Amino acid sequence: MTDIRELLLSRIRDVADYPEPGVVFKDITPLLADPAAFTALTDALAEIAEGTRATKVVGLEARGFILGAPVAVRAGLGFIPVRKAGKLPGATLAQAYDLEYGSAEIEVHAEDLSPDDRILVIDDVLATGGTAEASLQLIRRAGAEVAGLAVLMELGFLNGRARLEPALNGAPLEALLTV
Ligand SMILES: O=P(O)(O)OC[C@H]1O[C@H](OP(=O)(O)OP(=O)(O)O)[C@H](O)[C@@H]1O
Ligand SMILES: Nc1ncnc2[nH]cnc12
Repeated sequence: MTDIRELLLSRIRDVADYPEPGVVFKDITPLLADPAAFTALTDALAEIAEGTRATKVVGLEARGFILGAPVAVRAGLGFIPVRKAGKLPGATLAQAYDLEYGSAEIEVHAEDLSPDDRILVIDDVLATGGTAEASLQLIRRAGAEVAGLAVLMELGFLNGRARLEPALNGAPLEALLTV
């Protein structure tokens, strides 16, 4: 394992039975509080963004905002928030989905995505893939191209990668860590 992966892994805390019994929650707040780790993470994701030739970064509320916004700045790209339903004031596209511990609906401002865009989606954790899948569906419905999906951590045992194959349609899924 490379040094950066060891550093990132060492700053993610496992919290048993949160937010419900049987879930091991991957808490990234220790990583965010460590400037060396947060910078290394931002740099690694920005390198992925440059490799995908993305024109914009989409961040998934809420932890995808924390990771995606500095990556967009570092890579010189625009940032688009995909929010939980009811939070965006303009005309939106919406998509319902299920995740490891519940269900929800996400939205994006329709005007933020155009057919000229190549979008890299950024989030902290890929679990069942429900959230990421909904975001990719939103991007395609808006007519934009999916450049890829990049996450800090993939929970391999939940098989999100396989679920996402159709929605990715050949675009890369990059996970800095897989557990
Ligand atoms: O692959 P899935 O099963 O869809 O789960 C992954 C999603 O779950 C978490 O978000 P959550 O909805 O808990 O929101 P938060 O970032 O606001 O805490 C995480 O940040 C991902 O977005
Ligand atoms: N186990 C987990 N830890 C952190 N975020 C998550 N999102 C979905 N499952 C999660």
